[in-house]
Amino acid sequence: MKMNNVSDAQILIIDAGAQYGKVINRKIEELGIKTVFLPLNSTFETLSQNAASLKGVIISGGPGVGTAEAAQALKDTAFKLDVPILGICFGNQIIASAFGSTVESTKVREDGQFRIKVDVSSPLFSGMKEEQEVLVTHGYGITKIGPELKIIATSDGHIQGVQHTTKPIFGVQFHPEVDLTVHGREVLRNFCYNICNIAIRDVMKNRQALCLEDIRSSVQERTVLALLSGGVDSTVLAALLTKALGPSRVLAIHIDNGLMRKNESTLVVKALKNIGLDVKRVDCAYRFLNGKTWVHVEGCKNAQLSDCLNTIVDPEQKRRIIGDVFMHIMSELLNDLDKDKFILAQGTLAPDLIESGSKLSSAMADTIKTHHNDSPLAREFRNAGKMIEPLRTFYKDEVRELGRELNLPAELVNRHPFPGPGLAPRIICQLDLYPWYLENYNDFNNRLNLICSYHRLRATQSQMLNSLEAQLSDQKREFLISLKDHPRIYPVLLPVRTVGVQGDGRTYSYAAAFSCEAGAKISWDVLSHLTKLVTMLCPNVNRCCFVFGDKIEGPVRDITPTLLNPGAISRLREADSAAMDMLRQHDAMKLLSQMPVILLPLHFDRASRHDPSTKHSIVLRPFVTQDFMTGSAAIPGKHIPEPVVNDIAAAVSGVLGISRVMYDLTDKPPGTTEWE
Ligand SMILES: Nc1ncnc2c1ncn2[C@@H]1O[C@H](COP(=O)(O)OP(=O)(O)OP(=O)(O)O)[C@@H](O)[C@H]1O
Ligand SMILES: O=c1[nH]c(=O)c2[nH+]cn([C@@H]3O[C@H](COP(=O)(O)O)[C@@H](O)[C@H]3O)c2[nH]1
Ligand SMILES: NC(=O)CC[C@H](N)C(=O)O
Ligand SMILES: [Mg+2]
Repeated sequence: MKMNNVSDAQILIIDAGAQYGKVINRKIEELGIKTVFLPLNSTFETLSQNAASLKGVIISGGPGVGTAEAAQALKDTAFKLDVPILGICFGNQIIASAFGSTVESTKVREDGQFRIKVDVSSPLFSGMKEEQEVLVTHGYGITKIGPELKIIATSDGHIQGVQHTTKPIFGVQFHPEVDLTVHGREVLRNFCYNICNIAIRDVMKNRQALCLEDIRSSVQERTVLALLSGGVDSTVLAALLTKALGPSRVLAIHIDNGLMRKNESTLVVKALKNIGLDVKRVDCAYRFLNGKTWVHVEGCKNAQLSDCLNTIVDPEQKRRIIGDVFMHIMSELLNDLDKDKFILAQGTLAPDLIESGSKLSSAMADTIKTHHNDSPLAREFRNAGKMIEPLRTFYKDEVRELGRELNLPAELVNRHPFPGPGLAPRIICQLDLYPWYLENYNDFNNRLNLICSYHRLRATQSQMLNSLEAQLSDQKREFLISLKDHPRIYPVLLPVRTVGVQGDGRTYSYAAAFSCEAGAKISWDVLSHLTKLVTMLCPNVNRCCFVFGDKIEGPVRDITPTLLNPGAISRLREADSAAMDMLRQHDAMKLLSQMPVILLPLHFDRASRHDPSTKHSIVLRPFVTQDFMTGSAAIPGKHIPEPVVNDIAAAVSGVLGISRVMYDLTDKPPGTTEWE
């Protein structure tokens, strides 16, 4: 269990709406330093409370752009505090703008892990190596540096860090707070200890003790109705509640929402019984599939009742309905009991809240996806004081540490997470037979083709080639030319959209697919690098997959109409079960953090155009991460042996009704772990 050394010194984090704002908190507190977290638009009076202990300011990233206008607003607030400042991403842009630099849309966006060079003579990078592996996610950057600033970090064509020539003001375009910035902790440590001159005093605070205190004071004399999925978070929650209140005051409920994995609910209830938790199972698949929620329709003053879940295509509406149905069921259970004597509990974590755009996490963050535990109705319950969430400031790796400390069995603590809405965000729905094409689909597809065939086409003449050339650095060009030595890659834009997180904002864009001739000896490293380049050079693509089997030529036209009905759910359930069995057989579960299996409404290789499209395709999404805020696609041969991947693909393609199997190569960002 992590101990927090808390000294009097404080670092103020100014929140501009970053997905990782609270991760900055966490990383600074891990250095033993207290933090204050305030929104970007706070007044000088608010920011300067506790001025005596304020030693430094960090301005976070955010979905906005750090233009001169945005910087102007900070002149009378953050910049007046007279302590060292570190700007991250949006914060870096704002510092640059404040000192006369030009911040504008960059030629190519950058989302993911990149290699940069840092100036080790800057106190921010003191003691570090010149080459660093960092996470960036932005579409804007510094293109011309102001007179009072100097550049302290660069990458292929981008300014990655600046420092004021006389004042202790620094900016980094990358995110030192996340795990994908391998030595990010050292940057934050340098800032706090060397630049802000904070000395550590050891006052220990135990987070488990704080959690237990929090539970006892908010529950008081009541009994807790705890929502238990059997996942890591809710199991740790139940153990904490039992420790704080005693088993007689914890009533555990597991809901089978009809969207669980094969036999999941039965196995979960059994596993929880084994650790002494008596769980009541509530079966309500029908309620979920027919569930509705209130939605705002453009032009209507009052909210309207949505259609049923089993007719909805929009991922956010699907998620909100599921969240609301969870709450309706709990509300009915409460009404059956003496409701004043009970309170609800959920295992909500920090990422659930930030990704749902909860104001509890940030006043300014974008909603990436609504987690079911933060649906409109869940928020009502929370605001009315009818629900507690003792793990709301924890990240997954911290919850696991807490679970170990509570002596929970390793197989429970190390389980792969499974989202509350279950298989629903893994079934990409499509109402009709016709592919979903944006107006300029052909332009996008041609550009994708040009990128993959650049080595053959670069001698030709076209406007599209000129515009691509303008975006290519020497490194990128060299890589694209080197594709001539790889078996030919056939790219295609898939007619399906998927959710991503780019520059701290939500994207909902095309997925691209690469394929090769059957039996070709592909290089996963090359495909992974190509994925990075495609998501940089095609703003409308946030995800790339490799398709197993023979090459796919031309646009994908065959759509199998798909909704959240028992047919689609059971097809995915079978494919997921085949994939998981194979992972278990190879003892490869532990190599991955999670492996969502996704159902796409795409039928490839149809024998005859006169028969209807009936099949679906499957995407495997093996993923490695610590805290699930950022992470990497697991690369075959590097994170997971290639024969295991081939066996999983073969097992899944043997499931009835499956057309092709694909492998997602996208990091987070620009993709998310789940597809919707
Ligand atoms: N089927 C379910 N029945 C009852 N409660 C659920 C169910 N699914 C989710 N929940 C509640 O929603 C919370 C958030 O779900 P989430 O999937 O994020 O966490 P988890 O299932 O506890 O852990 P993991 O992330 O490991 O799957 C859970 O902690 C639990 O309180
Ligand atoms: O209970 C949940 N309700 C949700 O709505 C939800 N969405 C994502 N997840 C899980 O959270 C982690 C991060 O996922 P993303 O990168 O897709 O946001 C991964 O572990 C995801 O599986 C969810 N869990
Ligand atoms: N992560 C960030 O702070 C991104 C800043 C800004 N939204 C950009 O895309 O450049
Ligand atoms: Mg879960």
